[in-house]
Amino acid sequence: MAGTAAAGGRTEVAPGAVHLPGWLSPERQRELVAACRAWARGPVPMRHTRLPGGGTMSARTLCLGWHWRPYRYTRTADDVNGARVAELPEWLAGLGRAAVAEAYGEDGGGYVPEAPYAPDTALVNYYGPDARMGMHQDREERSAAPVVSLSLGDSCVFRFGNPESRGRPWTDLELGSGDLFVFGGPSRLAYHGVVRIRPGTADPALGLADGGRLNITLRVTGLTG
Ligand SMILES: O=C(O)CCC(=O)C(=O)O
Ligand SMILES: [Fe+2]
Repeated sequence: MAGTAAAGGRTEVAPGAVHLPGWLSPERQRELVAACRAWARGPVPMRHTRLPGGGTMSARTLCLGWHWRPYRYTRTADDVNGARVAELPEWLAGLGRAAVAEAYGEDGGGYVPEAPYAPDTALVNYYGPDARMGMHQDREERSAAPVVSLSLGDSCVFRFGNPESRGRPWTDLELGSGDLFVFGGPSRLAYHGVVRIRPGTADPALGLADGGRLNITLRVTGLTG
């Protein structure tokens, strides 16, 4: 996929969990920020997701392909405005395929059960300076295919743990703008979260007028309909 640049090496944080710093070129990052801005206009706006306990998430989220809310996927955003979410564009699915190939090798390293990797949903999270995300598993998907995470804007401290519990062992790492993080295989159900944002670390040229951090995760839901 054109526009990607392996700038900063590759670290395997846990088995099947790979961090590639600076994977997205600055131009590709700007394109993704512009795309997020367009998606945020609708048909379903970006919103603070309501949690079953009555609270709301501090990050704001929008979905493509399938709408996620705690704790299931639907085609329509029934907890927002009832509209059907926008399609996941093929170019974004293609970027996900390139990401998996880069992280694991062309054959998916045994971590992609249904090759080629074909994500059918994207969750876009926007974090203001005080937003964070508690330790959780991504487990509403019925596929064991990896999750692809792309970060834009402000850096954050990302905590990547283990599949057994929210507790230690975990690794804290910095996810900066353009970084790719892929987790699959034995790490597919590892707990993870965003501990803190580092406000003001984004390059202003990225086009995030009010700063903040964007994260796009691509997933295979394993759902039909
Ligand atoms: O913002 C991130 O880096 C992680 C987002 C995440 O874990 C999620 O959307 O499930
Ligand atoms: Fe997650």
